[in-house]
Amino acid sequence: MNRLTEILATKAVEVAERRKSRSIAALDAVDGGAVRGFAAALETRIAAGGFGLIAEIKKASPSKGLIREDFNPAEHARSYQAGGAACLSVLTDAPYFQGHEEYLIAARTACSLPVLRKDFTIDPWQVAEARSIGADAVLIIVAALDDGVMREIEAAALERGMDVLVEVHDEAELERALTQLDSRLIGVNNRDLRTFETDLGVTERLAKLVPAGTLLVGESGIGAHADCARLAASGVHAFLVGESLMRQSDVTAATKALLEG
Ligand SMILES: O=C(O)c1ccccc1NCC(=O)[C@H](O)[C@H](O)COP(=O)(O)O
Repeated sequence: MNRLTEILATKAVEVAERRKSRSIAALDAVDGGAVRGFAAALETRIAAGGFGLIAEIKKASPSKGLIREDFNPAEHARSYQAGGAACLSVLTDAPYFQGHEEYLIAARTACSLPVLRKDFTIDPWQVAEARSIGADAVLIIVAALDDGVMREIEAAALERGMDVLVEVHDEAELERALTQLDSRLIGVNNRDLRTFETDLGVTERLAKLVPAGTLLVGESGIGAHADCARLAASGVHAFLVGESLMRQSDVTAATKALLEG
């Protein structure tokens, strides 16, 4: 079993358990606050001539173990905003990333940025849950889902006014994203979720294939301004960055340096 398959199997058990205690109607009755435009925040930065940064709050990962010992999501959110991030991504998966829903709530409350719930979305029920904790966007990992479930998850997000970041890793997944889904916010994950190897060349390769009107996000393995400049040469001006920023002592300065050089 590869790691993604293992993570998805664990998630299926977790979601089945969580669904028992709260219905979609009960989740929809919770006030998650007004939705903050996620894709719009990226577009605004890019239209102004900058990079659109989704800065990730990530305590640990399957590939790297514990990344940040003195972990404080609210402080990180404030530092990312001060450093110029357009959006946040917050890992909520507990078994593999030591994440928690409370981290998303704390981060979003501490700033005015739109927030992606970074988790393995396998069921539309999770979209209602994500909105109930304030999330403005959810993730669809194309490799993890069949076409029908992918469309149901997207519909659940759009009907709640949320954005969807559609994540792909190869040409076939990109084709599925473009033909099956309406969202044109597409993340190219440079990390192969089966092996955890990262290669910025994946974004460069797929960037050549996207139609006009697609907002492409380069994801994973981005560590410096030079990486952003490299991907910008392929027309990619939005980035999702976690580990390299999470390891910094001065997060605001590191975020500025990543964006401005
Ligand atoms: O980060 C991992 O090890 C990982 C393993 C398995 C599935 C997903 C994983 N990461 C999720 C992400 O996509 C990244 O957190 C995100 O793109 C940021 O990447 P990085 O800047 O390399 O931390």
